[in-house]
Amino acid sequence: MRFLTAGESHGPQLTAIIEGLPSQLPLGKADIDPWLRKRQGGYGRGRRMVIETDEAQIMSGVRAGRTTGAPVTLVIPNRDHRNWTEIMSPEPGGEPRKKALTDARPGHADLAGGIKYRHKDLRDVLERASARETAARVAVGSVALKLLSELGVQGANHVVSLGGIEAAEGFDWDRLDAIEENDLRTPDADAAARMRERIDAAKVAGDTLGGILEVRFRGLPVGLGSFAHYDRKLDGRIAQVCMSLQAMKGVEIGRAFDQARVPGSAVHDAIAYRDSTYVRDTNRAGGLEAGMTNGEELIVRVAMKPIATLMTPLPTVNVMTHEASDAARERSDTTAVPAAGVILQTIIGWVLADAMLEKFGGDTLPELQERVAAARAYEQAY
Ligand SMILES: Cc1cc2nc3c(=O)[nH]c(=O)nc-3n(C[C@H](O)[C@H](O)[C@H](O)COP(=O)(O)O)c2cc1C
Ligand SMILES: C=C(O[C@@H]1CC(C(=O)O)=C[C@@H](OP(=O)(O)O)[C@H]1O)C(=O)O
Repeated sequence: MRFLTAGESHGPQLTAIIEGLPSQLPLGKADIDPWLRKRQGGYGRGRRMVIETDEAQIMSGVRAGRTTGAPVTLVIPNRDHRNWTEIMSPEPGGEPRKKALTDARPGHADLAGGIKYRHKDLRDVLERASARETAARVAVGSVALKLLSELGVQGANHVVSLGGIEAAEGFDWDRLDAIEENDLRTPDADAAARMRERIDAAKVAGDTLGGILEVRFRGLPVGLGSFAHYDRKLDGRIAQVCMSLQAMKGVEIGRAFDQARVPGSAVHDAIAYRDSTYVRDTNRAGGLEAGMTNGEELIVRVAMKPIATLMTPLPTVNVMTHEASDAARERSDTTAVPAAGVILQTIIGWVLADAMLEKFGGDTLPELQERVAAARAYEQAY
């Protein structure tokens, strides 16, 4: 499978085309829109999320509630575009345009992107670098999650740390509701309250916050990905999509950074054979060994940097005058850590769905389901 997205933050719409989905996958807006809504949520987001009510229009590849095997096109309109029609117009003229950005913001694409593509109005960089693009990736990823659910795979995401406040350990698949009910996406209500206070304080100070997200998947068959070649290794492929998400600066499988500090005997998961099946009493590897799923739960943690646009701005340089100035202040989130978990789950879901199709193939969902069932039977008999 492959996909492309296009669209600017304040342009008319975001567009995604997915190619290679099997036919006969039940699919409708009800599988996509709840993920778009979740991505908009979370305490600490800015006013843009009040303007947008993201919804996907399915423009191709689905008929009567099922994929046909043709490319699936998804469109998400930008409601805010109506306030930006002249600023974003593709027609020439009107320069310098309103909202031109020339005070490069540290931590953004502005300066390197301006030099690379030879723009002096850094809005030409900002508009596509913006995490608005993630709405398209979430729409695509939600389709992947639907495919995974038809194959018996379930995912979850939660916030483990925000602004330096740690949530209590103890993820529980039976308590997913507690994550959804909470606008910090952590089941630890006490930590959520303290995170909220810290976000409020950061906002008052004109500052921003980052955090750490965890994404889990269970029900994955053994052997997705491969040890045989670098670009087939699933850990590498997962890390790539995580790192490609705006503001993500670190990825670990399991607790890699803690494990790097202790001996191997405290890290690797012993193998046993009980009740006619292979078992591990621990899952410190986070479900991946040598670039392949090993049948245990997949556990990925990702570090998100604090939002780069600061209302109390850092010093910068104006790219027109070369004079010292304050970084531009765009409308902005104080934190987007809870939203990032939603995005990470969907985009990791894409990698897993793609790996499923690669291993099992099939033009149709029923063929894929039969082959996954056969592989699970082989796992049991091995
Ligand atoms: C859901 C989400 C929302 C974001 N919102 C903002 C924002 O409002 N303001 C901002 O400066 N950065 C925001 N970012 C992060 C920037 O897009 C990102 O830091 C920037 O494009 C530079 O890329 P890099 O951090 O990956 O190097 C957001 C990121 C995500 C994932
Ligand atoms: C639009 C979204 O996030 C945006 C991501 C973003 C950035 O710099 O990445 C900056 C802000 O853009 P704006 O100035 O239009 O408010 C966020 O709101 C979104 O998540 O849908």
